[in-house]
Amino acid sequence: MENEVPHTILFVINPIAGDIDKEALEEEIETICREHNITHVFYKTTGEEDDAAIKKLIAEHKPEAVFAVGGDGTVSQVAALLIDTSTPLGIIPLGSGNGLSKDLHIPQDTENALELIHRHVVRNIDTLDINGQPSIHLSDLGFNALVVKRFSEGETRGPGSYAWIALQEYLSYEPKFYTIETDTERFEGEAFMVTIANANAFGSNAAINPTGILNDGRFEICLIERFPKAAGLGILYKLYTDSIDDSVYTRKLTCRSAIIHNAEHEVMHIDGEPVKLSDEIRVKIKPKSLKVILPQPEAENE
Ligand SMILES: Nc1ncnc2c1ncn2[C@@H]1O[C@H](COP(=O)(O)OP(=O)(O)OP(=O)(O)O)[C@@H](O)[C@H]1O
Repeated sequence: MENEVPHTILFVINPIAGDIDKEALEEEIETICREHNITHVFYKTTGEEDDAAIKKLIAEHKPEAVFAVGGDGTVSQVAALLIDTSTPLGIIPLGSGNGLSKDLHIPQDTENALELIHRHVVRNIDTLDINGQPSIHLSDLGFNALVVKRFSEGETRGPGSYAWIALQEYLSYEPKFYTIETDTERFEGEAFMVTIANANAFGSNAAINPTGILNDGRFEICLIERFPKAAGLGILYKLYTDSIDDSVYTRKLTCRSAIIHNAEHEVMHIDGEPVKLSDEIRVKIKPKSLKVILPQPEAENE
């Protein structure tokens, strides 16, 4: 069934995300809101102290939905402010990766995504608490986290430079030692990459957790264990064909809580943002703690 159209929507727009004309986009949003009697509030991120400004606007205008208009960074930032509230998160994807929006089956085409403003359903998804920080999508320790860190320190953006950094790091990367205790099992050993997965695929479309479900009250710790360098291409192929679980070098721990002992102080990112945490990483699921705006299922679309 279709959800009611919100009366007031806050749009958090990242002016530097994506390569489309933001003025034209704002006009389109205004037109849609006018047609559907929606009061709209725009906030343009600055990259500095945006959280406080967004919180203030939410308190002031009490929007019935907040749309993140930007890439993964903007989406995570807005999502973190809406966890454990009754206000749903909408996404108009503009970035280069847009991982969470793809896992939520949100149209990647702006015109179609804008339709969500007035035609959508609201659903609850799980989020994760990682040492007190929220994670909605995918967080890693190990190889990918190192690439994310180098990428975020670099000047250039886009999938090409990410792939180039990945290739350079791959040649010299050595797996690290981890001890992982979940509410159901224990792992001790070396891993090339440890992904704490609430969702399925990175923005690059590499599906590290193809069978993960965003509202099942569980998360997965996906391990790629030590493998011969020559097996790298095969693993990459499996990541891009939804078949990584078939690899002999992977292992998956499904759980509700976990403690990861990061004895070698390996780098980490949460939803694409490099972070420094203590060497004891405590993860727990927060079932159905975030409301999200999604396209109506096919059968419900006239
Ligand atoms: N006005 C601004 N000027 C400079 N940086 C900004 C501004 N607003 C937000 N940012 C920065 O933009 C980053 C988030 O970008 P976002 O993820 O939305 O887009 P993207 O990088 O193009 O997308 P993706 O992550 O999908 O590649 C954050 O680091 C944030 O601090």
